Amino acid sequence: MRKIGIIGLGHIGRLLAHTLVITGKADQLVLIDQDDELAVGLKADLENAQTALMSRTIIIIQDYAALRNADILVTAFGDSQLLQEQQMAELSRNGQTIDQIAPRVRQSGFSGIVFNISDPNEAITAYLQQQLALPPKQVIGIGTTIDTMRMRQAVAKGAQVSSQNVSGFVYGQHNGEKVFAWSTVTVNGQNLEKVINGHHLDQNKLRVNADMDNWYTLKGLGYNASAVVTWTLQIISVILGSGNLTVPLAIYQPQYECYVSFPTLINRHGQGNPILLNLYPVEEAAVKTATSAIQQQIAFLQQGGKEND
Ligand SMILES: NC(=O)c1ccc[n+]([C@@H]2O[C@H](COP(=O)([O-])OP(=O)(O)OC[C@H]3O[C@@H](n4cnc5c(N)ncnc54)[C@H](O)[C@@H]3O)[C@@H](O)[C@H]2O)c1
Repeated sequence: MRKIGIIGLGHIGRLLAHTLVITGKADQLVLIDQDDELAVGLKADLENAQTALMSRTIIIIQDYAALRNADILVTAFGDSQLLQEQQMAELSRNGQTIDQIAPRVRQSGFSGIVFNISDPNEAITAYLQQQLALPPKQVIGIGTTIDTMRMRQAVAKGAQVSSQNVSGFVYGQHNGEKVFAWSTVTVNGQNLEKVINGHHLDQNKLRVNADMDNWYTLKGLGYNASAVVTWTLQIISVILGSGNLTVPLAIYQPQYECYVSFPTLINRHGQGNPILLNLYPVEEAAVKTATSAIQQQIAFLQQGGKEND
């Protein structure tokens, strides 16, 4: 039986629940939100949707105890409107949510894999791991996955190829100290110093173009969800299956003794080995800077996560 929990049923949580139901990826879904009416409404809507499906997903709501034998718990709580005010505005809020929910998740006996989407992603993933007292390999965050895919897309558009031909990673911090590791980026195996498909690609322009997609999405929709949910679905499929995948997730990286976004293998046990690539010294230094910023956020959460008046 494949059982998945989701805490936080906003834009991300409910699109993910819908997608899991219509793809038949879960036998049971445990849906939890601070808003009871939202959870009741979503359950009814998802059950109605199943009248058009051959697959069946049992929907359980507002029941932390039901997480006991779940394979995966996706955390997508927060208040994404705060992002419009200030990039790190959710830190304090989401830290306090962890203080509320972690004892209930622990009490359920949940021992599966936590996949965190809530922001600021690396610090919130680290704080979740500490408060849930699960092994770091079982608590991972989406990290710079979407930033990486936007970067690959910007490179692909510049080189007029499809993004599947581009590899490479954004490291560091999803919101904040993003590290575009150009040393890792290749198009069909060629690095960006070469003329690719007749195009000389300017890294500064690529970076701006990669960030523009996020800007357009937030300006037009007020939130972003489709890319996050689609990649979350991919990652869930890997965890429930027998393959593996390399993605830049928020993971505990022993080299930095901290959570940071870093390319890693994932498999059914959660995080596999980090992928250690030879970064340029300037990129290494930027990852260290990102790590310091994340460490400061974690320290803030550990001290109660409240702003001084
Ligand atoms: N890392 C990424 O790539 C990425 C992308 C998009 C969004 N996000 C983050 O994901 C999170 C969710 O985004 P969203 O757009 O769905 O937000 P949203 O504001 O639409 O929804 C958040 C939901 O969390 C619920 N919630 C808040 N506190 C709770 C608590 N204590 N217990 C249970 N439920 C609680 C709210 O009631 C709400 O339904 C946010 O932190 C957002 O910034 C991350």
